Amino acid sequence: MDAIKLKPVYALELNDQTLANMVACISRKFSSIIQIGSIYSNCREPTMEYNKHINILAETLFELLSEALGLQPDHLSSMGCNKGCSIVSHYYPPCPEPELTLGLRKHADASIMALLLQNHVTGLQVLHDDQWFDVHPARGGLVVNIGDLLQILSNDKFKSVKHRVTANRVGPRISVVCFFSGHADMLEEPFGTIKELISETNPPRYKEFVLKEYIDKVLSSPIDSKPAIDYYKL
Ligand SMILES: O=C(O)CCC(=O)C(=O)O
Ligand SMILES: [Fe+2]
Repeated sequence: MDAIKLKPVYALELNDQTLANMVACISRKFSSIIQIGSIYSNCREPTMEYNKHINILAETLFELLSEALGLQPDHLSSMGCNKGCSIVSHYYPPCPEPELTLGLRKHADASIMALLLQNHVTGLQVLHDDQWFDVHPARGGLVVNIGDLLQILSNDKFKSVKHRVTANRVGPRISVVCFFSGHADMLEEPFGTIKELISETNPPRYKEFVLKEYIDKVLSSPIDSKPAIDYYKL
């Protein structure tokens, strides 16, 4: 498998200043959803430009993920998985007593895939074998997170990863996450494991459901409640 070239994203020079511009408008909040139509003018252009490049990268990643599942390279994109990108930006201020709290609680992303950009402040951790590991920022690097919906599509071949963000004495920590939740046309359609992946020896591990129902569950569930994916496990 060829190495993925992140050059187009590098070309944007997403340095701390650009990142800071992107989130300047929400700096008084811990977390906010940027809606392209309503982004403040100081971060509208970098956000739109970033979104363009991230969509190109996502297409390549979905090709590689399709191939890894033994499918045609365009399988996931032709289903619409590379669509429905929403950008969420987080601003974690420095915290005087980080041992008493968290930046973001433990969770797995409910989406199909998330591409995460972080500034130079460490804080993101992933859970592996019951242990938390730091995901140290790499300049120009993005973190690719498999979401619960891709776990379902792949019948657990790909596993979503549990992660959290610690609070930090230094800061601010800034991250920009692009979540892919699929084309709007997928919302009313039955959703479940890709048929080609199901066989007698690999029966489905999830029941089919309507994606809109799942998303409503995700959006309306209180923090720390059962993750939406758990309702569909067989
Ligand atoms: O800020 C981060 O690095 C993680 C953000 C995150 O996990 C999320 O928005 O789902
Ligand atoms: Fe997340």
